[in-house]
This record gives sequence, C-alpha cells and structure tokens, in this order.
Amino acid sequence: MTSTVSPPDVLARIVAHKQLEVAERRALVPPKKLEQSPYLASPTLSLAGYLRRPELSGIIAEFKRRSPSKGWINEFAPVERTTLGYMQAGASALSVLTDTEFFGGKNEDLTTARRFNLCPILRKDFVVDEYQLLEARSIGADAVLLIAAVLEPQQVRRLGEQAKALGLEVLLEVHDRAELERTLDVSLDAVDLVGVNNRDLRDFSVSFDRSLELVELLPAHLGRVAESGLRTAQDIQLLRRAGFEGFLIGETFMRHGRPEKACATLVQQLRDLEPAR
Ligand SMILES: O=C(O)c1ccccc1NCC(=O)[C@H](O)[C@H](O)COP(=O)(O)O
Repeated sequence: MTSTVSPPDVLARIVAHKQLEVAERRALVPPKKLEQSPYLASPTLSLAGYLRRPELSGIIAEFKRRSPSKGWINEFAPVERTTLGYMQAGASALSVLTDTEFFGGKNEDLTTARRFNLCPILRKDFVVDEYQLLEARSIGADAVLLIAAVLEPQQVRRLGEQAKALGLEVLLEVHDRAELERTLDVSLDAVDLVGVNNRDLRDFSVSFDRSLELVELLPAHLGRVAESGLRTAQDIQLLRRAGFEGFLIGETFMRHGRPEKACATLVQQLRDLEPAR
C-alpha cells in the first residue's frame, strides 16, 4: 500500500513514517547483520568525480516509480534494463529511490542497479538516522542524500561525517539561501556535493530560479547539482552555463514506456546542442 499526500505536510508525513520504518528495520536487520554485506568490503565510486568527467553528460538518471506530487509514473519499468540503458545512453550516474511508502521503491532496486552497473549510485531516500547510512552502504550505494529541510544543521554534520566514514559521498539538498547558509555553516567538511531542488517540497511548485539564484553561493570545491523539473537539453545547457555540473532527472525519463530511450534521446539532443563539450 502506498500513500499520496498533500503538499503542505508531505515532508512531515514522510519523516514520521521513516522514523517508524527505521525502528522496525533495525529490529529486523540489526547493524551487525548489515555489516556482513559484501558491499562493505568493496570501494565506492565518487559521484562528484564522475560529474566532473567532461566526456559524460552530467546527468544523474533516476529510477523513480511514483512520487507524492504525481502518483504512479511508471509502475512496471524493470530496474536492470532501465538503469543499464541509462548508463549506455551516456548518463554520468544513477539515482535510485528506495522509499516504498511514498515512491514505490525498495532497497532491492538499488542492489539490482548495483549488480548491472559500474557507476556511482545515489541512494535517494529520506535519511533521519545513522542506521540508514550503513544500510545504504550494505545495499551497494556510493552516495546518500541529506535534506536540509528535514535535518538540523548539526544532524547534517553528524550524519555526513558518519556517511563519509563509511566511504559514502554526501549530497546535501537545499531549497533556499537560508537552508544553504545555516547548514553549510556547520557541516561544510561533511558534505561532498550540494543539490538545489527546483521543487519546493512544501508546495510542489517547480522553478529553475531556485537553482539560478543559489548557484553563486555554492562553494566551488563541492559538486553542484540541479534537481527536479528538468525536461530538455536546453534546460541542462542553461543550468550548466550557470555553473552546475550535475542534473538529476527522474520523471522526464520514467514517464516513457522505455525510460532509457528517453534518456538516450535527451543525451543526443544535448550533444547536438553542445558539440564542443
Ligand atoms: O517528486 C516529488 O514529488 C517529491 C515530493 C516530495 C519529496 C521529494 C520528491 N521528489 C524527490 C526528488 O527530489 C526528485 O525525485 C528528483 O529531484 C527528480 O525530480 P524529477 O526529475 O522532477 O522527477
């Protein structure tokens, strides 16, 4: 059973559910068990590093079955064909939504993507507890998302340091200047990339102005990612010219019956638009 929620309380609902879920999972699969995963012994790949590779598109292609704002987007796309196709199309990295209740994903989706792809994989979920970091590492993730809107700056710092100690990179997601400044003030060393979410998770409105206004404020040594609402090669060109290196795209691909073909089309349009890259 999955939930659809109205914008004003979506984040609060997701976080409340996530805290219960984490408590249940910890009881079911204790950290000692997660530590036995073979992935803990394998090195991780750098998402920030892959986004800076000039021969790649900068696209982080997302596997996203449903969302609170759109409901079901693509219930039946197979993980292996879709993610392998994304990478063959020229994506730089993958993002896999593992939340079940609100996004219809699962941990096994990420592990399946891991088995089929040698590229950085972002575990897209709502981290509220350190258990989820070990869990992310144990299922084969290379990077995790920390959302400033749901975490205190000190929590971002603590979780970020713990993630890095596990070998995971940290993508900090912000929506506005206040979130960016108060969080980076205390957690600059605990973060590898900053993502500006063009979708305001409080009302679901999407505007590239959020990315364009904040890009100047993002520290140059951190990876810079524009998230949500990207549809065209022109969108990517605009955001790349503004200073972004990474472009997180979910719905535009997943809306298609064959998401990997939509990704290939967009990458080709981007190559036509930016032949000198
Ligand atoms: O997508 C949503 O409706 C959503 C609602 C509440 C919290 C998070 C949500 N999405 C997660 C994401 O950040 C996006 O999946 C990601 O940025 C890709 O966005 P898009 O290309 O617009 O699918």
